[in-house]
Amino acid sequence: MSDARKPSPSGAAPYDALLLLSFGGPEAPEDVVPFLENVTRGRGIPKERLKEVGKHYFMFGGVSPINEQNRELLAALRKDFAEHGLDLPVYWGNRNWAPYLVDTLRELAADGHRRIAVLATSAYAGYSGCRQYRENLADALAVLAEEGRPALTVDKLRHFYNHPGFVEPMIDATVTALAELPEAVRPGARLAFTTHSIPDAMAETSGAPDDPARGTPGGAYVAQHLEVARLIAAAVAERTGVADRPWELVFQSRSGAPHIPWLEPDICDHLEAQHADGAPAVVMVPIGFVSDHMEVKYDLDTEAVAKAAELNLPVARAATVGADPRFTAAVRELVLERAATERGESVTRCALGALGPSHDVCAVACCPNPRAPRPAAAER
Ligand SMILES: CC1=C(CCC(=O)O)c2cc3nc(cc4[nH]c(cc5[nH]c(cc1n2)c(C)c5CCC(=O)O)c(CCC(=O)O)c4C)C(CCC(=O)O)=C3C
Ligand SMILES: [Fe+2]
Repeated sequence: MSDARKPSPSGAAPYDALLLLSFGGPEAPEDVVPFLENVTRGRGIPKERLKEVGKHYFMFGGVSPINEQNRELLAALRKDFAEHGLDLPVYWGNRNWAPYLVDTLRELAADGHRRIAVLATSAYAGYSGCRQYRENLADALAVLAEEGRPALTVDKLRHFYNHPGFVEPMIDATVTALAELPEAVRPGARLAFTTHSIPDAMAETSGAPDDPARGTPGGAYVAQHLEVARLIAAAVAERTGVADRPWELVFQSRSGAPHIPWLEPDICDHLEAQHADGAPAVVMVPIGFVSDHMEVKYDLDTEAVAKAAELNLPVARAATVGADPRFTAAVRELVLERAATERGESVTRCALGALGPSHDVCAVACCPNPRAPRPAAAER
């Protein structure tokens, strides 16, 4: 156990552990309904939509790939840390399914850890991808306090959307996906960068209060995705020698009531429009997700691929980052960077593009809860 006041030789002080915090998903048919209830409690998702989403999970035997992918990431992080002399235990907890966040925090406390760095498996700003994770941390910490357990401090690592360890594997993946297309359509193939649709209102308020994109259509959520899309498109242009390949940011997995505006266009509508516009092929690049979980396996690989087949439009899908060694190295760098910052040392904060590295600590007014304000951890 490390002493929080004494810089550890590994450079992780003041941190005692890293918590990998993810969404969670069902692992058996009988998990599906309770999982969906956990996710949608108090969120006004239409019953019809829930039935539909349940079907997606049942199509895959009631098993979401997300937990297995997190187990792989966990193993890869432990290996990376060990290989680089970073003596920091890595734990894993989920917001919506076992291993539940609250159980992992109990375990961290029981193991004697007190100050925890948190990596959320969500790269961008926004209520769903940031504050909601921090609200769930606050809820779980409150349970521990009620149980009279030792107090933990949790520090969420900054958004990593523009970190080279996140972007570079996606550049390779896009080039690889292009190569999967028939040669004749490759040079004219267009790129569709996809991410989770969210309500327009949630997008607009996403980001820090002083973020220049905040309050503009799409807010920081869209601005950050556009930045990643631009970075990938530019690198792919260089790698393939096709300078003017059209690309667009599009959305998927919409779940709200039809009368509430969510970010558009939807990937399937986009494929139709591209087909009508004479596009010879489309590569779908799921920049909004860190692994090939259900949103990728169903909404892209099943639904969008079926739409493309109906249109006779060749498509390929780029892999997500998953446990790529460049990503695990980025996580290590983010931990070390934040640890040094917390010790008052100056650090280099790696980021590609023009937006710069994201803030370490979210403001109380960051990415507000669209329903009602609730306590959230890791903010000031
Ligand atoms: C921005 C964003 C991310 C990316 C950031 C991140 O990764 O966190 C994300 C990830 C994920 N979303 C997931 C699953 C679901 N999301 C839902 C519903 C919603 N998502 C939203 C947003 C996001 N979601 C929103 C605004 C809603 C509406 C309800 C609400 O306001 O909360 C629903 C309800 C049913 C439905 O889809 O309608 C489910 C089942 C899974 C697990 C997949 C698996 O099992 O493999 C993952 C990784
Ligand atoms: Fe979601």
